[in-house]
Amino acid sequence: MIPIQNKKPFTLVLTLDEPHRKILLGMKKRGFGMNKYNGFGGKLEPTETVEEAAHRELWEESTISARNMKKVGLNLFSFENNPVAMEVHVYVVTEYDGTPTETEEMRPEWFSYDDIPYDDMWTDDRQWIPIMLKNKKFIGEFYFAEDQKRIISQVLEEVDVVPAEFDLSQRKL
Ligand SMILES: CNc1ncnc2c1ncn2[C@@H]1O[C@H](COP(=O)(O)OP(=O)(O)OP(=O)(O)O)[C@@H](O)[C@H]1O
Repeated sequence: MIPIQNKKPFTLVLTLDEPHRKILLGMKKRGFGMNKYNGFGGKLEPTETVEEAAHRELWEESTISARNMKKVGLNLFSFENNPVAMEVHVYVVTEYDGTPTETEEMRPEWFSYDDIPYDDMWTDDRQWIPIMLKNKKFIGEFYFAEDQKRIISQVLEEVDVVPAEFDLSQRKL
């Protein structure tokens, strides 16, 4: 069993233009995951819920305001030689107010579902984004090498209901 002592929650929001089969991603300009495309998200503030954090991060990083938000997945990311895992709560937004605009942290860009820039994204993304685009829900566990690129082992399952949080005692890796 991979040694994980604790986990820290994060949010990740994928905004979809379903009629045109397009997904909004952002090029991360600084910090963790810099120079990768990703959804919009981040850490929680001390008093907010996961969903509140998802709304706030989407707004702060892309300047759009979600009108709906659906929880679609939960990923547990762990890294070699790091006992604290990242618990990423994944949401889909299909209606919003405002126009995606570049911010200090992210440069937003729309991509066709058929042209997602997986080579410039986290290596786990190409596994679960296709499930999400089929309107399915999922739970994933990904164990990364220290280089933060190679996935040493993983489990990814489609589920009917996404749990509120990842129960570390139920890990499969
Ligand atoms: C390992 N494989 C991964 N695959 C896909 N997405 C991943 C990820 N690992 C982290 N993420 C996401 O990357 C963002 C980091 O957020 P991060 O910049 O650290 O947070 P926040 O904006 O609060 O930071 P500041 O301290 O304000 O810079 C956050 O959305 C988180 O869900």
